[in-house]
Amino acid sequence: MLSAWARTVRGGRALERSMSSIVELPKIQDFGVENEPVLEYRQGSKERAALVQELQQTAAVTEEVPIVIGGKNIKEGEPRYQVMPHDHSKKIAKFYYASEKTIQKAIKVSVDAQERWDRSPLQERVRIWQTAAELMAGAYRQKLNAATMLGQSKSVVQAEIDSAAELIDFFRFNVYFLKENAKYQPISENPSVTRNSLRFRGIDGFIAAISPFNFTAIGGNLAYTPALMGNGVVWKPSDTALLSNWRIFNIMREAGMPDGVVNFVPADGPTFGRVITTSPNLAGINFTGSVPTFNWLWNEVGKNLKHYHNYPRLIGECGGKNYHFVHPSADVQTVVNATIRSAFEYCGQKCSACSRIYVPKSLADAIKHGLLVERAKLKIGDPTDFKIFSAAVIDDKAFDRITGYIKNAKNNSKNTIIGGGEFDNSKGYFVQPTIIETSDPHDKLMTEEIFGPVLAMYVYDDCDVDKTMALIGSSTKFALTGAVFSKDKNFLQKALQELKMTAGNFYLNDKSTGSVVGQQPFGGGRMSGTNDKAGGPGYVMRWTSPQSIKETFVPLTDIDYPYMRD
Ligand SMILES: NC(=O)c1ccc[n+]([C@@H]2O[C@H](COP(=O)([O-])OP(=O)(O)OC[C@H]3O[C@@H](n4cnc5c(N)ncnc54)[C@H](O)[C@@H]3O)[C@@H](O)[C@H]2O)c1
Ligand SMILES: N[C@@H](CCC=O)C(=O)O
Repeated sequence: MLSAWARTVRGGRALERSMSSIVELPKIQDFGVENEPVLEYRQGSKERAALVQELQQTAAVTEEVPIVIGGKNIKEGEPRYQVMPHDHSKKIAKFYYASEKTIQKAIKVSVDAQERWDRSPLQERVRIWQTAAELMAGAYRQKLNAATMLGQSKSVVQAEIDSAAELIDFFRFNVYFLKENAKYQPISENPSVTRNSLRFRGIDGFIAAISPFNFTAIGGNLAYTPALMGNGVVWKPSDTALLSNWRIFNIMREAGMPDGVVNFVPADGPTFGRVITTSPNLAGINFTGSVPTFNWLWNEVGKNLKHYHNYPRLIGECGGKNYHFVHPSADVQTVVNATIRSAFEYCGQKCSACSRIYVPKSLADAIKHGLLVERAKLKIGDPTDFKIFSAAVIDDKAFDRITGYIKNAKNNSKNTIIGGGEFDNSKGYFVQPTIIETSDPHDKLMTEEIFGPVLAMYVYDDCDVDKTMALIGSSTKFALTGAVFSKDKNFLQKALQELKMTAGNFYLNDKSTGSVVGQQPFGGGRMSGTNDKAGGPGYVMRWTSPQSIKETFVPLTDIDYPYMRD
C-alpha cells in the first residue's frame, strides 16, 4: 500500500478524504469573438454624419487634460498644448507634465491599488472590458476617431482602423485570450487526494506603460492589458496622442475601472524614464516606440537591477526598416498599389510602413511608372476633408528629421528623387509622398528608419535575385515587417526560408502594413523589439506571474518510504 506521502506525490486511490479544494478556478463566461467591422463612411451614411458633428465639436475647444492619480485630477507646472499637425496654430488639448514627485506618487498609488485589484474576480474585470468595448464601438466611437483625426492627423479610414476597430479588438480579444489561457489547468492524477491548479496573479509592483503617438489603439493596449491581468499601471501617453488617449482613459472609468489601478501621467519622457527605472517597485515596462528610447530604458534597468524586488519584464515593440521585395515574376499592379498604400498611408508613420523596395531591372520601368502615376493622384491635406489620402506628419521634430533625409538625398549623386520631394510647414507639417531611387543598397535611405512618407528604391539585376535578397537581412538590424511579391511558388518557398529572420510579420503578395488583432499577431525580432505579439494569445501571459497550487486532502501519516520497511 502506498503511504499517504507517496499518494500525494504520485496520486493513487484515496482511502480517506479530510478536506476539499479551497482554490476557485477562474469562472469566465464563454463567448465567441469577432473582429470589429470597419465602417465605410460613405456619403449620406449615419456614421459619417456622426463623425462630422464630432469633428466640429472637438475642433471648437481646447480640452483640458489633467494628470489623474488615484482618481484625483492634478494640474501642475506650465501648461502645454497638443496642436493639430495639419494646422499647428490650433490647440486641441491643454495638458501638464507630472513632476518627479508626482510620478513617484503615481507609482505608490499603483502599487497600493494592485493588491486590491488583483483580488477582484476575473469575471468582474472581464465585465469592465466588455462594457468598455461596447462603449468604444457605440457611444464613443466618433469621439475617439475625431480626437485621432485632429490630434494625430489621420484620414477617416486610418482613424477608423485604429481608434475604432483595433482598439475595440484589443479589448475584446485580450479577454478572449485570457479565457482561453485559463482553460489550461495542470494534471491532477487523483483529484480527491491532491488537486493541482494554476492561477494568474498580477506582478508584485507596478507596470509602466509608455505609448507612442502613431496608434491610439496601442496606447489602450499597453496600459490596459497589464491591468486586465491584475497589475497596477502608471501610463505615460505620448504628448502628440494625448487627447485620444485621454478619451480611452475616461471610457474605462465609465465602464467601471476603479480609481488608482491605471493612473494617467503625461510627463517629459526622460524624466518619467528616470523615475520609473529607479523605483524598487518596477515590475515591468510595456513600451512601444523607437529603438533609442527602448535601448535607453533597458540600460537604465540594467544599471538599477540590484534595487528591484522583481526582475522587471521588459516588453518593447520598436522601429523597422520594412521592405517590399519584388521578384521578376511579380504582378506589377499589385506591387504598385500595395507599395503606395504601405509606404504612404498615414504618411509612412506606421511602424510597419514599407520604406525600401527592391525591384528587378526587368520590371523597373513598369513599377516606377505605376508608382509615379499613382503617387501623383494622392491628395494630401486636412484630414477632415474626406477626399484626402493622407495629412501632415506628427510634429516639427518629425518634419525636420524626414525633410533632412530628403535634403540629403538632393545633395547625393547616388540618389535621385523621382517623385515628390516637396515639403512645407507654414500651416501644417506637410511632406509630399517621396520616392527616391538609390544606386547604393547600403545608403542610409535603405537602412535607417525614416518614419515618414519617403520610399527608397533599389533596382537590381534580375540575375542577382539571391544576392539582393541576402541584403535584406544583412544591411539593417531591424526585422519588423516585410513583403515578397512573386507568382513563382518555388521562389516563395525559398523566400520563406531565406528571409525567415528578417520580419516578425511576413507577407506574401500583400503589403507590409495592416495587421489585424487576432489575425496577424504583431511584432518584430532583432532590434525591432521583443516580439511579444500584440493581438495574439501569448500577450496577456506576459502580464501575469502565475502561481501553481497543490492542495492535499489526506493526512500525512508517515515519513518513511515503503522500501525502508522491507
Ligand atoms: N513595433 C511596433 O509595434 C511599433 C508600433 C508603433 C510604433 N512603433 C515605433 O515607434 C516609433 C514612433 O513612435 P514615437 O515617435 O512616439 O517613439 P518615441 O520613442 O519617441 O516615444 C515613445 C514614447 O516614449 C516616451 N519617451 C521618450 N523618451 C523617453 C525616455 N527616456 N524614457 C521614457 N519614455 C520616453 C515618449 O514620450 C513616448 O511616450 C517608431 O520608431 C515606430 O516604428 C513601433
Ligand atoms: N499594426 C499596424 C502597425 C502598428 C505600428 O505602428 C500594422 O500592421 O500596420
